[in-house]
Amino acid sequence: MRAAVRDSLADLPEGSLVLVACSGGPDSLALADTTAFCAPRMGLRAGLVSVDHGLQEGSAERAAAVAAWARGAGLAPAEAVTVQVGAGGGPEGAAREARYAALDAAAERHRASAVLLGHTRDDQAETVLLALVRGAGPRGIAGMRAVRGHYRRPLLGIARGDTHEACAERGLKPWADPHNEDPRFLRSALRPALDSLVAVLGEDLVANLARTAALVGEDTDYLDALALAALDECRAEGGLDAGRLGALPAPVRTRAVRAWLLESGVNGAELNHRHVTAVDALVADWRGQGPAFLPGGIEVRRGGGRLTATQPLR
Ligand SMILES: Nc1ncnc2c1ncn2[C@@H]1O[C@H](COP(=O)(O)OP(=O)(O)OP(=O)(O)O)[C@@H](O)[C@H]1O
Repeated sequence: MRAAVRDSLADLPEGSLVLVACSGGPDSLALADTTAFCAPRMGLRAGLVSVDHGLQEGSAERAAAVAAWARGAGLAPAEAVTVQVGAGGGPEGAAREARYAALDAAAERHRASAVLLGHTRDDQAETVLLALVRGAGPRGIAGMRAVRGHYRRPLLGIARGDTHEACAERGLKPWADPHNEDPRFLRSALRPALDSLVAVLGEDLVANLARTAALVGEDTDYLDALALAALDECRAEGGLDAGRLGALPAPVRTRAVRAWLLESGVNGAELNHRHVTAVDALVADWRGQGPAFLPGGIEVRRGGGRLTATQPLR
């Protein structure tokens, strides 16, 4: 695990601060402990943030206890942050949104160069299976990225069993999140199914699913880069040249459309396959149809050989 953490932080300039996002669960606790060991030996500073979502009994005390442990382990800053979880997007989604907003704010407040998350190889395998179950495209099957913006996932190649073992070896007492066992959450319901598959297909399954994610991730990153370059070639007065866009191969075209929609102000969390397909139909299946309706009241229409995005005044 130390090697994985060291590799993940190797490119950071000396003196940089990394913040571990720690729930107190076994994965992020093992990550925090390992980072507390590795960072100073690499000339880096390491801190910790534990987010209290205020949704479970005792969550404030737990976040405070994690921060107190971290101070004892030499992590600084080490703080518990309480967030207000909104109502939108389901309880899990709303908690995630509030958590990332708090982590972003903490990173900015402390001028941290990276925020470390404790996702493991098993989390990645579950993410890939969940993507397959919902019929996702390559971006979904690529799973979680080792690096995304200032977020890093040093344990993405590490088995969950290893983090539990590391905690036991170091005498750390991780918190067991009851949500992880709650079958109302799809991911939790999937865990026993993945265990059954491993029993039938062998231990390699988890590593293989994680490898699929990495391979698909490389391909999809490449296609995304091609699409961005193609998008620039398609720009026309106030919009996109529909003819040029239509001449692109579908995997590049739909990615270019998606990138353009994000650029045009559509919220990425709300943008789904159906929206992209509706806009793509204006290019690839043009029959004089009316506008495509996007989240946030944004409309995309085709006219005069161009695609334009409008946001009606409200
Ligand atoms: N309340 C929280 N405060 C700070 N970071 C969090 C919190 N909850 C989750 N995280 C971060 O997000 C990662 C993924 O969280 P999630 O709950 O999906 O995973 P998990 O497998 O239960 O991880 P863990 O064993 O660390 O709780 C965690 O490893 C941690 O880095």
